[in-house]
Amino acid sequence: MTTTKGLEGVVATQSSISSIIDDQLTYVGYRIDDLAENSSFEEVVYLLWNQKLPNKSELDAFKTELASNMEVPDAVIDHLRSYDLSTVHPMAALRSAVSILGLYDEDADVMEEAANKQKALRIQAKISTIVTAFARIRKGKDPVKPKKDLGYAANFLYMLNEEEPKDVEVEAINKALVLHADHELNASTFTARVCVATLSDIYSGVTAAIGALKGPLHGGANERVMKMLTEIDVEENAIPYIKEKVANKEKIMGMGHRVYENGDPRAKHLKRMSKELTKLTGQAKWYNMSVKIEDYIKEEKGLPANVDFYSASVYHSLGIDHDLFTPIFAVSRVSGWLAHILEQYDNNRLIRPRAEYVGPKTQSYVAMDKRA
Ligand SMILES: CC(=O)SCCNC(=O)CCNC(=O)[C@H](O)C(C)(C)COP(=O)(O)OP(=O)(O)OC[C@H]1O[C@@H](n2cnc3c(N)ncnc32)[C@H](O)[C@@H]1OP(=O)(O)O
Ligand SMILES: O=C([O-])CC(=O)C(=O)O
Repeated sequence: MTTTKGLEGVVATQSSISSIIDDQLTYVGYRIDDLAENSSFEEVVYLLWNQKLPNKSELDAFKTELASNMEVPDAVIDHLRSYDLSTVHPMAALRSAVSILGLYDEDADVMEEAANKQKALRIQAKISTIVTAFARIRKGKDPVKPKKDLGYAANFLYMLNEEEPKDVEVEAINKALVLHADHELNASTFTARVCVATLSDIYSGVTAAIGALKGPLHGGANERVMKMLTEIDVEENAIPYIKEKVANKEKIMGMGHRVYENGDPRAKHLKRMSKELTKLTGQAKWYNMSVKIEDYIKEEKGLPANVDFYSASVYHSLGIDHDLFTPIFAVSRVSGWLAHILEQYDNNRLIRPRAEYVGPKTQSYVAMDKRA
């Protein structure tokens, strides 16, 4: 038996959803650069789930369906209210809420394809309502009901702030959602596939995936990037701070990637947005500091920025609480998880690798009264 730590380089499945080839990311063959510049998030979700770009009437119908499924059962909101709002992290709240959502879906365990597609739509529609409701409840505010005439990105901001967002804000969130939607067999997507490959239900798959995304080596890195920038605070401190981290062999959040060797193609879009938005809000220091860190780590360690790095200063510029950064990632990535879950069901086989045993060799059982 040979083992590959962290399954690096192991090809674990075939998929038609997204690909990373020669550092280029595509969704169903469409380049991420084209999608980021031209697509609405709803268009991308349709693409991931149907393997084709929608025409105008297909997209309109899909948007209407999503918008009309955004409200969540009162019982889920009541659950959010019941948490210890001073300590619960929004990712933990989201993980629990999606699981609870499944309790109120009478089709949760119906495994037919049509039922699973309907559930996918419901989960995608409701996830941003849950995130924004939690964000408001913990500030002592009431959740805001979604507006049917707003698109997905605009609705997210509207439900968060109870005011119609500016175009520039909607464009930024839309682009961020497009860029985070899917990424081949990343850790959370793999988690979702492993879970549903036992023929468990779709809510279990998404709940498991949220748990995997929460970790700082994956989606949780974006919140930590902002923590780092906040600790640095002034541009002049950036390099001394990073030098010390590197000397202590600490990881720099938002840098490095398991698959990309020459850089994450999503990072440049977020970098551009970060530059524009931090300038617009008079807070260019966050962008300037980030560039210094990026350049230093590239030079010193040969590591490029990943998608989490510049998303931090983008979301901060939009006035979003730092612990909501990873939930926003989940609001987008759930589209990819759901696409992969449907693909897994479509051609399923249990995912069950082996472990190379390196523990003690066969031992003689020792009776309790003879043990040291
Ligand atoms: C959406 C996403 O999930 S993107 C990734 C988000 N995560 C982060 O930004 C966290 C910081 N980055 C990392 O921890 C890593 O680069 C990962 C987890 C993304 C990829 O990790 P792996 O491919 O497993 O690389 P691994 O962690 O084994 O690191 C290999 C070497 O590079 C170093 N390294 C990797 N990333 C970093 C980093 N961000 N800062 C400093 N050193 C790093 C490691 O210390 C290690 O050095 P060593 O060989 O001297 O011990
Ligand atoms: O693919 C990965 O390992 C992590 C990542 O960038 C993502 O999930 O977007």
